Amino acid sequence: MADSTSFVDFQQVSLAYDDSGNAIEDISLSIGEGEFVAFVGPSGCGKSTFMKLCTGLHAPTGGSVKVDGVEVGGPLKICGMAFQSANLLPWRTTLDNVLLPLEIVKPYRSQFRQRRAEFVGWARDLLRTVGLEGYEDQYPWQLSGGMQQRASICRALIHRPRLLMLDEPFGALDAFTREELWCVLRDLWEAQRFTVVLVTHDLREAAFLADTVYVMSRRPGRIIERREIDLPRPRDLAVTYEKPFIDMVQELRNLIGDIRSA
Ligand SMILES: Nc1ncnc2c1ncn2[C@@H]1O[C@H](COP(=O)(O)OP(=O)(O)OP(=O)(O)O)[C@@H](O)[C@H]1O
Repeated sequence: MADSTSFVDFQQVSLAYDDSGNAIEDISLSIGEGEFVAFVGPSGCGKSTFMKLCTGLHAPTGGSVKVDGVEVGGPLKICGMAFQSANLLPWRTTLDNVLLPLEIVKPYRSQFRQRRAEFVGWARDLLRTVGLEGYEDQYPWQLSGGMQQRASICRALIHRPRLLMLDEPFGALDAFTREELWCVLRDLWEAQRFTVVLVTHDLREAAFLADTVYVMSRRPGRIIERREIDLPRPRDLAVTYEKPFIDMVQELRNLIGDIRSA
């Protein structure tokens, strides 16, 4: 379970990109260390904007964003990120793609040459955990979409971030691969208990993976519902065919339907 103290803390946060008004407005919430939260809402409601604020890629125009007790003032080093597109570098092998953050992020970058063998060990361990053992020397174009996304999750985790930001990471995958990767992510999170912020359009994904689901309104995005997912852990895919899960997803779907038609 999540730590009860606040790790990510938003107080009355707003962001206006330009003079067209607020993209998100008056967001106050608190995420505990080790908590898995998901954000859902209609397109354009500000889910990705929330992530940019959380990671320090954008500063709020109102309110305060703190991570680990400190006001966020620039890009955070304790973050790992993965997106809908795996964005692996085509000229690097899978292993070298996964190692990339260690070449860039402090404090690892200054130690990279010296500790390379150890870091390669970390990368191989992660790749094994997500089922990519044997593919370390393949190039991204030799991997399927699902395999590329597995590698991208390894790359997001290689520098042992405390906060993992996932922006629709499984959105481009077929349903079977997507569910397989839910389980990969679930197992990594169960083992390492980093804090996760997942943005998704898939309500089943949100309900299966998260401790807490936040539903956002249309622009300007506000939090209109906070839903705790009280299904016991560890969760197996079988849970997604049971009534409590189906009812919960239906409730979320109705909420978003109401927002869209409002
Ligand atoms: N760099 C930017 N400059 C100006 N406006 C922006 C910028 N990025 C996003 N917006 C606007 O802010 C609002 C929120 O966008 P955001 O990408 O956060 O929504 P989202 O919920 O992630 O959307 P989707 O579900 O479609 O991915 C949208 O109206 C969008 O047009």
